[in-house]
Amino acid sequence: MKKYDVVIIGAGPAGYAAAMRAVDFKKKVALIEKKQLGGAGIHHGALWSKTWWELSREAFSLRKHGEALNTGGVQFNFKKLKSEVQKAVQERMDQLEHHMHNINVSIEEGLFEYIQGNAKVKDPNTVEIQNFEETTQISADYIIVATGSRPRLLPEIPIDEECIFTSDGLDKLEEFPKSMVIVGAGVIGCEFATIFSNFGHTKVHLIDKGDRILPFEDEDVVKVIEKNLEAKNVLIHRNSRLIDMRKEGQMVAYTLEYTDGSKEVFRVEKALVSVGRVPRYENLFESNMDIKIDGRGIIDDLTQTSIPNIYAVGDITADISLVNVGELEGRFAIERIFGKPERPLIYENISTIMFLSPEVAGVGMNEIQAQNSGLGYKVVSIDYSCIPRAIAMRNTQGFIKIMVTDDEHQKILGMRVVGEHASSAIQAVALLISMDRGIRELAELIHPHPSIIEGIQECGRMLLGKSMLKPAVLRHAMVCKTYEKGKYKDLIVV
Ligand SMILES: Cc1cc2nc3c(=O)[nH]c(=O)nc-3n(C[C@H](O)[C@H](O)[C@H](O)COP(=O)(O)OP(=O)(O)OC[C@H]3O[C@@H](n4cnc5c(N)ncnc54)[C@H](O)[C@@H]3O)c2cc1C
Ligand SMILES: NC(=O)c1ccc[n+]([C@@H]2O[C@H](COP(=O)([O-])OP(=O)(O)OC[C@H]3O[C@@H](n4cnc5c(N)ncnc54)[C@H](O)[C@@H]3O)[C@@H](O)[C@H]2O)c1
Repeated sequence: MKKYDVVIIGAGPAGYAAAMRAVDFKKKVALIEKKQLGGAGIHHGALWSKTWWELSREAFSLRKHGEALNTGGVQFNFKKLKSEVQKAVQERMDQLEHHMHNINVSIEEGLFEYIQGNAKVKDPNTVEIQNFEETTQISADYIIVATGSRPRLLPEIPIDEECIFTSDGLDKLEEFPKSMVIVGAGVIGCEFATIFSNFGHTKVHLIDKGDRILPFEDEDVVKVIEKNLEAKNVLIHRNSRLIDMRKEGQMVAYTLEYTDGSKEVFRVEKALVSVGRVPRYENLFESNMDIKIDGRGIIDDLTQTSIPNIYAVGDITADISLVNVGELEGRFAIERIFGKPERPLIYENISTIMFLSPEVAGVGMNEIQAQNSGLGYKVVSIDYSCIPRAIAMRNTQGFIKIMVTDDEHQKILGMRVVGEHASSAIQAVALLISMDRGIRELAELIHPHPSIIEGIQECGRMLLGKSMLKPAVLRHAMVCKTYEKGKYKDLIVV
């Protein structure tokens, strides 16, 4: 039986990151993948959907500025767009493949092996791999499980990936549907509502079981996103519950029940169900193995599972499902096994972007989370209309909001940026949170001009009472208040 220092199951972002970190330690590593290299980081997931989003943004810009750019009435070709998305997916996969296959040539012979097949953990040191008719076993000192997640299904919805899709099947579409209902207005649902409505060929309907879209996000953020979706003709169903969905010939019929008890039936061409994701661990462990798992995933203590030489990283674990988190955990697990982690595994300063219209970037807590944790805090915000770069972009929709502790330290708790270039504006704050630094550093940093990040600096200055623009004058655009025990108090003195 072939023996490795570490065997990693699943070559998505978490598994790939772990494998590459093991190479740094000059360990003999096998990376096993049953389907496609890159997992949901590339296919039907992050890169794939972000390529669609980028294309849809350009399409929307052409529609919006049609008259000025002389591109009025432009039609978009689904097949050509889809082929561009496929090129992006292929490009990234080729790059990772090339990189992977040359590790042994460029670094050290025999260090790394990529094995195609379906893996099962037979005992704490043995993994069985099934590839077509062939079954082999390999052994390892350590095993890292990085098998990711898949879309959550609802038993009452007949998903067939032809008419009623999950994000895993959506690339089977051959044309823009004329109409589409999206069930689940979380991140995936709202990103696809943005994409389809940007192209303008699809009437999108959006339903969530919560009473608004993005139920986990702050109301002021959601308001901007809802306004833009509705401006692009998206129908957001409110105060309603999906009670039935079925195929009727070539159409999908769904029934909503409203809070007053009345019902209404809608017919659309296609449906997308995006009601969360579930960890993928079916058949992964021999039944006699005592691995602790709950509905949210494998239970781990800083990536180590209940079986000491087996680690779990990425979406398979019961925490945040993001590419950057999977990579962080994959690298951490290897450092923990073969060395000493360079820094503790903390999730407080994880940055995220939701690719909507406009984009929403965040780091740390939002107000819902701060309030749920019982904290009193100070919050400042500045509207994009006060930021010269936004004025130059001719798009001043959006705002920057920072929450800090309500004491003399004013420790940064979190931030949300809603608007163009939001993603590039949050990194400075993410860094400050991770360095446990406060708003003084933020207020003193010199930023390029004109840039969106100048708005963040202005928020820092506002907290110190020395902003360039005075909130007492620009009351419609600048906010400075405290929150405690369910109440806001305005801090702007006029
Ligand atoms: C539509 C969509 C958009 C997203 N957009 C973003 C985004 O913009 N930013 C972001 O940070 N995150 C995004 N995500 C989330 C992100 O894709 C995941 O968090 C990330 O891919 C998880 O990485 P992972 O390695 O844990 O799992 P995965 O990427 O799921 O990879 C797991 C791999 O393991 C393989 N595998 C499973 N079982 C076995 C087995 N028994 N044997 C061998 N191999 C096996 C699978 O085939 C798969 O390739 C998105 C997800 C979706 C679905
Ligand atoms: N930009 C990004 O970083 C990005 C993009 C896409 C996905 N992701 C990751 O993928 C994960 C999964 O995304 P997702 O959108 O599937 O999950 P989600 O948790 O973001 O949203 C699921 C939504 O479905 C709703 N819902 C649940 N059951 C329902 C029902 N029966 N009827 C109607 N609505 C229902 C929930 O209220 C929620 O709003 C995210 O949590 C995120 O970690 C990240």
